[in-house]
Amino acid sequence: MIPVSVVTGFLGAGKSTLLRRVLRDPAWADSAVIVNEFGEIPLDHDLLAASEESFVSASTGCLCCVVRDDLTRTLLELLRRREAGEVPRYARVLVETSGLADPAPILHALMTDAALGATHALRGVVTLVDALHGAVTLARHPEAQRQVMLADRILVTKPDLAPVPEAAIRALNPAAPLGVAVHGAAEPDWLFAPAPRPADLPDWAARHTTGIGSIVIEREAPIPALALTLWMQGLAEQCGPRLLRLKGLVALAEQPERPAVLHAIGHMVHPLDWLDAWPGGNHHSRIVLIGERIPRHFPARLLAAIEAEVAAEAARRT
Ligand SMILES: Nc1nc2c(ncn2[C@@H]2O[C@H](COP(=O)(O)OP(=O)(O)OP(=O)(O)O)[C@@H](O)[C@H]2O)c(=O)[nH]1
Repeated sequence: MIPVSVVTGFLGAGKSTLLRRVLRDPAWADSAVIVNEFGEIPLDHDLLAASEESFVSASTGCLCCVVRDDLTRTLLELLRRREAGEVPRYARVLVETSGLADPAPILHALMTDAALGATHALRGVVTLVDALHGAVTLARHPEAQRQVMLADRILVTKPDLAPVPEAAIRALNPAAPLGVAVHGAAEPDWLFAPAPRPADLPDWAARHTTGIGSIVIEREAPIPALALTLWMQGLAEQCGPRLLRLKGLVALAEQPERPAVLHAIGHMVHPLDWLDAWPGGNHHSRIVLIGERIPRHFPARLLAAIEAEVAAEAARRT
């Protein structure tokens, strides 16, 4: 039986950061990771650099709705390839859900599919809660509430930025063991220990905040750092709390040979990170925005206007 653990948590809670760290631990490197992202381009796949023993399989769309059957198919297909020697002989599977997934239908699929039940065993659900945004997120989004309610273990992330929102968590899940980790520095043996699970959980239908969509921006030409900064400020001012998440790989005009990794969650822009090289040889900037009722063309038009203004200002100075 292959153990399967589900790692969930709202947009930007730190799921990929945690999994990157887990895969670096030699005792956990022989893991297969299935990443599911809300958005049309799979960025996490590029950000979760896998080691030789581990590997990452990605899907986009909403895991709990559209590709629920996909998870079953993906797990069985991975197992077939493992048996055939086409992929490393992984010892377990870690499923990273999108931040907008309600885990209930995912658990249902894992617990009721006969072929899966004969080959895989659900280990448990680890839910990440961001200390900075957790209380507000839990108050506003049904997906986040269900992620906490269904957790076997809860890991509070970003405790370096804000206090642990214990009251909001305990109101939804009074019993699950709770840990705290900065930048994913949690103990995998604790996180993924087997959890006792009731045979039946009520109400499997997915719950979603209405009106959330994703917008992708792709650019061939590098973007000046000043234009990027002004764009993010403009977006935050115009969209306010409707902008839930922004992430991307960006070619900055000042240093286009390495991709800058961009992360923002609500108003909080995390410090830029850098990858050593462009994944897959594609040097285009690609940014995904997830938000509520943000006009589809607004972010790209705002960026184009700011870039033109920055270029005109630079020309005036020379
Ligand atoms: N200060 C601080 N930042 C953190 C911590 N954990 C994660 N981050 C940052 O939070 C941002 C989002 O982290 P990710 O790991 O991409 O979050 P995610 O849950 O995978 O995001 P989605 O897949 O979009 O839902 C990144 O900039 C991380 O570096 C932490 O403990 N402290």
